[in-house]
Amino acid sequence: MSSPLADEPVEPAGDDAEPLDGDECAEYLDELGDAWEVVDDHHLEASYEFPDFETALAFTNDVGELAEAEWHHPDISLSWGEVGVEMWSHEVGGLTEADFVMAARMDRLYADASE
Ligand SMILES: C[C@H](O)[C@H](O)[C@H]1CNC2=NC(N)=NC(=O)C2=N1
Repeated sequence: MSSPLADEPVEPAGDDAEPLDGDECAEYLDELGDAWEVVDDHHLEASYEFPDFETALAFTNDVGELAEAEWHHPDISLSWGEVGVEMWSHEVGGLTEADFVMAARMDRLYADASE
């Protein structure tokens, strides 16, 4: 079951937005799957596992399409059987709600790919 957070819009933070603090990050993190962790209260990191390279590549492409559609982009690493993701709001210099919504959308993509 993916998080209702995935149904939220991915909204760019305002020009004067401040990054989320540790407590706010912890609250949002509770709504994400086990793949995710908050690092240094600055960015999200996840590792998704796959049976082979082909399925990992397909997920990578799905995440890329999501990022382009929402204009909010992760760093993605692709290996045999694994996709690593790092996510933060570059223009804010830390985490915003948009990052957690994107992470929840990736959890939903992963759940769909694992069916
Ligand atoms: C230049 C471009 O509009 C910016 O880089 C956009 C696009 N993608 C982005 N992705 C992320 N993760 N953070 C941003 O601040 C961001 N801003």
